[in-house]
Amino acid sequence: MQDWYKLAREQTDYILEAIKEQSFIKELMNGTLSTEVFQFYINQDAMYLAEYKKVLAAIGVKCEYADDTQFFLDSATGIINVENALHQIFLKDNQLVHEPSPTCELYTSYLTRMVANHSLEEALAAVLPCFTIYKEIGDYIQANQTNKADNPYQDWIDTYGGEAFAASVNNAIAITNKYAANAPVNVLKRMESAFEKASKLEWMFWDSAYNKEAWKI
Ligand SMILES: Cc1ncc(CO)c(N)n1
Repeated sequence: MQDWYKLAREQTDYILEAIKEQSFIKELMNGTLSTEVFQFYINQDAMYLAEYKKVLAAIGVKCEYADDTQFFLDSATGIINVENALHQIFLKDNQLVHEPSPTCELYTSYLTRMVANHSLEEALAAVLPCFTIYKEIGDYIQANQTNKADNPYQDWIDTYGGEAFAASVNNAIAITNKYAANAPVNVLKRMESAFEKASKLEWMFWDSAYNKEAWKI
């Protein structure tokens, strides 16, 4: 499989299209998303990223090539900087909650399970949508918005639509493709499922933020 990502991207196009239709994304783009919803999102995302960076570090440790290990460890530490910057802009300490929502818990637990109990190939496929979907949505918003000068969420948009993130996303795709190139068919199938599952979880994460998802009990 030479360009595994191309296939995975095509198979999950319906999810990306659905994300573009989400109220969260539409209102983020036109700047009307309520501060309360965005704060809920950033707060949950802080808890998500705290686990996600550990997942990236664990993947880095499992990689065979030094450059790939370096990339994932750099990405893990890079997240700490992004977190601090975005949270300083958007999150006030006194508004922090410390309990992950059901969807946040589901997503971080899923990724942690993939890296702990499954093959490196599957774990790579499971984390890839975190890179590619944010990149696509960042680019999509930048290309379609008409309010760059006065969108209150522009810093967030530019974090994921920017050049630095693009380089990182391309690297993550290239590494995943490299492992896929040597993987047998059964592993490729598992990778496709993991990529699709994680893509759905990205949709769910924005949906859960928009609805300020709570535990049922
Ligand atoms: C839920 C989620 N997925 C991906 C990213 C991008 O790193 C993020 N900040 N949050």
